[in-house]
Amino acid sequence: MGLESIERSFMSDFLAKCGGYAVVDGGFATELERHGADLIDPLWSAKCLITAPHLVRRVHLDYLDAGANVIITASYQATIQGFEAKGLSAQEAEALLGRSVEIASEAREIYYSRCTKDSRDFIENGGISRCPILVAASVGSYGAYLADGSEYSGNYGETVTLETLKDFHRRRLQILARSGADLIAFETIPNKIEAKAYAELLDEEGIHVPAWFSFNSKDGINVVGGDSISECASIADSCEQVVAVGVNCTPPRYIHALILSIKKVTSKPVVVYPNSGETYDGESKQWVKSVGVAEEDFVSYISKWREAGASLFGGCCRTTPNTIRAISRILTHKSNTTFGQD
Ligand code: MET
Ligand SMILES: [Zn+2]
Repeated sequence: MGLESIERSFMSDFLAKCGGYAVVDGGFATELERHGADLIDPLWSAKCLITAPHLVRRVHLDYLDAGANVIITASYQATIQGFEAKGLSAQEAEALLGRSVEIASEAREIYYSRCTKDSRDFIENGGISRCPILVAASVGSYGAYLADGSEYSGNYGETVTLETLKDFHRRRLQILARSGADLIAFETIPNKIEAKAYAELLDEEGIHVPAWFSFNSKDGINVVGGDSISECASIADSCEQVVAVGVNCTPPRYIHALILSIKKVTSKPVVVYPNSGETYDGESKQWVKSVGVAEEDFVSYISKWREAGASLFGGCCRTTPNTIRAISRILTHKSNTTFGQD
């Protein structure tokens, strides 16, 4: 069996064990904030790897309790360059990247041991194989490291080339690939050039950990930098390590059209984890509230996204464990009824 089919079967096996559809966690950083963490910092959520690792574990556990099958680590804005700018050594920075995966894995262990204790059924019905959980190591974009809002504009300027991006991401990717994570989640990819940089790095570094590529959009047609979602999804499609392609941190109202466009260029599973519909103001570093989507409305979209062909569903910034609980209920219910009859 070629590498591609092994990696394809990784995701189809996982989805099959989950009943056809998997639940991704919700906004991680914004949930840390809801618990009082101050993330106005160039490291954003990665700051808590230093200051509040217990809170990081707690938020992972809250999402597992809410029904998430995939939890995404706190490494989104954890970069060696960012840690070094805080005065840490390269070694300390690398250790913190590894720690982000360890903390998520610890949360999974705690969750599994609770399941085992709480339910004889859990063991009798096949235990962990019936309740699969993946730890996805997050890789945020170069724009996220810049912390100037450019992950939402995709505009890196003329001087940033494919090589700049590859150099920037290479070491972190090597470390996360060896961290024991089940999956690498390249998140909030704002443009085509960064997707290309990731695809080339995965090959050049001989990385065989499955990955997903998730883009962000503010119009339902293009990614935020202006490249079409189809072009971006095609890059993901041709990368053999990529086991799912999708969209995150994008308002729910754009998701349906984006799923349809992605489905036209790839047969890989589609992952969607929209934000609450609010907008991030990069200058004030705040979410602008008024245009948000109520939790019930967000969740009512799920059936439509599922009909459009998506397989993994979660939430991004400003969604909470309650959002994920509701998504999980809908999918469990539907896979036993209507969805199962397709
Ligand atoms: C700006 S999108 C952030 C995605 C990341 N997984 C988080 O929720 O913290
Ligand atoms: Zn987000």
